[in-house]
Amino acid sequence: MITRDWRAEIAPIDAAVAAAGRERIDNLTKPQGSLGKIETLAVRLCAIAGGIPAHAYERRTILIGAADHGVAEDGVSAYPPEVTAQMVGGFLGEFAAINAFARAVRAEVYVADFGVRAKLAAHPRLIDVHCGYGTANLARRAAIPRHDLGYVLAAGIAAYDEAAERAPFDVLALGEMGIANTTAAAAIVAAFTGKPVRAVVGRGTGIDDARLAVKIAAVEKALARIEDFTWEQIASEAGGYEIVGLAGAILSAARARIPVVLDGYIVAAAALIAGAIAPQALDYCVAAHRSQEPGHALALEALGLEPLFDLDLRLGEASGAALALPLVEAAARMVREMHTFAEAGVATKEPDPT
Ligand SMILES: O=C(O)c1ccc[n+]([C@@H]2O[C@H](COP(=O)([O-])O)[C@@H](O)[C@H]2O)c1
Ligand SMILES: Cc1cc2nc[nH]c2cc1C
Repeated sequence: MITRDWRAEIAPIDAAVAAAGRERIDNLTKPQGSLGKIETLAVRLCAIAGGIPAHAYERRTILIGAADHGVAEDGVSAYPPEVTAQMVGGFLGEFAAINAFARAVRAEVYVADFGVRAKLAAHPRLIDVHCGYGTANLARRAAIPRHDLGYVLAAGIAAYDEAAERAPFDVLALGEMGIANTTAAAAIVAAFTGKPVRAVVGRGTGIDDARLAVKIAAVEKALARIEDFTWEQIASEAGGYEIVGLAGAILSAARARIPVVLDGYIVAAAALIAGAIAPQALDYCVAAHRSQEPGHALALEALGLEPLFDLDLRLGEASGAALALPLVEAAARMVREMHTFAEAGVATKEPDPT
């Protein structure tokens, strides 16, 4: 089913390189540890780059995976499914939140259609990797036939390649758009973490208690069909096209040794799939933020990733990942441009009195 051997193709990061990065950062002219998570991020960038990064990650691309979800028909979202295609129109028309944020952080925006229900007109910023007109309803049957998973993963690889060809980048931010996709993400997170369904199902776009009860029941039905807990069975039962597609994009970024900035809950579900395929792919991931969706913190814990910030976001569409891009630049500039105490001739810390 998996046509590539991702575990062989993705280089694990070198612990000695990470340690050398940490050593240099500890010797820069600032009290040790005073730049907190920016230091941890800089160590990760050094590990990914195989040394001090050669640039400041100024070529930035935001890739938004879009798709529809059959479970939307049960009323698990506060919005109707047409909004998926309409918001893709917004991203391409450049008037959505992500476009405003992308302008603020100087990033290119591309949208990958992995499985939107409506037919979308060609557009220079649209990448057509369409796998189907929305998934099947996960409350009733497998969202994606198992034999299609390799095809959907390959669509993610193709989307990555196409984005890289249209605008070469040093860092990739991933986001998504798909009405009802927090239901699919919740099923994936529950399956991978073993956490109770109620802990991973949140209010998504802002649902009331009645819709929340339907959403919990839908996730329970999908979970009840999962027996072997392989990524294939989890992804097939829960979907969606954009989640599996984004897992493919994460694997591609890791293979190319490009840092990949993850947005919110749904992208974390994609990362769980990528990590099940090749655990070392997660070394190339940076968690931008912790979303308001309660299961996101649990997913990040399972991924072993600490978010850079928490701004109470729950929009998706890569909004949080976009805001992390200047932090990636700042971390790279810190390690590239700051001098060490020895280079600067600044006195080092006083020894502690014993
Ligand atoms: O990124 C998040 O953590 C996040 C949390 C809640 C909602 N969303 C967005 O809202 C949509 C899914 O919400 P829902 O209620 O339709 O499942 C989808 O388009 C996501 O981009 C995103
Ligand atoms: C309006 C709207 C915009 C979005 N962007 C990402 N998910 C979204 C969901 C809705 C409903």
